[in-house]
Amino acid sequence: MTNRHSGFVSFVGRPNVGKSTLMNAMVGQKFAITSSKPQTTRKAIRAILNHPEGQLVIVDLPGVHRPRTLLGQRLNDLVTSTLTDVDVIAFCTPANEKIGPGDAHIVADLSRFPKAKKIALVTKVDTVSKQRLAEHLMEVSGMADWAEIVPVSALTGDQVHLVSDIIVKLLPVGPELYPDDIETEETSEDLICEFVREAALELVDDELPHSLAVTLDEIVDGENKPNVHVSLWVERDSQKGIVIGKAGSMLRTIGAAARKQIESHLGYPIHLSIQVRVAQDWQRSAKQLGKLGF
Ligand SMILES: Nc1nc2c(ncn2[C@@H]2O[C@H](COP(=O)(O)OP(=O)(O)OP(=O)(O)O)[C@@H](O)[C@H]2O)c(=O)[nH]1
Repeated sequence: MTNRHSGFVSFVGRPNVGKSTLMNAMVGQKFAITSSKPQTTRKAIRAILNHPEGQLVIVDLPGVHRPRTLLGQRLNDLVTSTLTDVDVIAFCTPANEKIGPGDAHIVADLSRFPKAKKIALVTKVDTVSKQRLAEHLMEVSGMADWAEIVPVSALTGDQVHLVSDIIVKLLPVGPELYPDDIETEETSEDLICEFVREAALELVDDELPHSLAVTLDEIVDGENKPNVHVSLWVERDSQKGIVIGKAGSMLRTIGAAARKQIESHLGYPIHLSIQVRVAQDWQRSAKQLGKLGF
């Protein structure tokens, strides 16, 4: 019998490079919300991929950026503590963006995590010509001594399996870390909140995304379907009106989109009620961050 491998892998890179989309594509299910707005991911999400040659535990992390708030600082600390423990770090850069100082900084920082093997993934290859991709690959290969460099598109699925095949071989030899019928450590409660946040993120304008947080209040039995009550938090009174919209129109659209995702995850219909509430300047307040689960 061949040796089986198991261990932890994390994707790192600037915000919005496609880390969460790639994780979802690798496991074939949606455990991490994604959006066109940077800094969507706010916690380490674990998804488990059972591969013919072993088991990959994928830890999805927030994008690395210069922290401007206490929340930003906490997210960066979470990235550091997670990377200290993982077996493989996959550095991601999108093919359609120039490699910049932000990328160089992240790569230089990887030397702080000597335990992990490092690979580079060039994401979103569907967006560029072969010529441009070749140039990008050359540039990435000059940045560090990578164990592998793989171009991939999470959108078209191109090379997604190859990414898993390569990572599993780099993991230590050992037995499965999780029973093979578990797919994520995310609870349904976590996912409900994240689906509401994702729906809201897609609709609000530039400034607001960072101000949004969602908590689950309760799930109560209804006549024919459960009532799910969540709070959608903003930072200021003025933001409340934006999220609710004219005569509640925005909130209704958010609710409808979120309910669809939640029902598809749970496999049964629900009633969703969203209460918009203010937690004054929560990104900068230790007390408020605690209340919102950070
Ligand atoms: N064309 C194309 N777009 C992609 C691909 N992968 C991701 N995207 C898009 O890029 C955007 C960012 O994707 P995410 O997966 O949220 O990026 P992330 O790196 O996890 O972002 P943060 O959570 O902010 O760190 C989304 O709009 C995705 O739809 C891809 O392979 N091709």
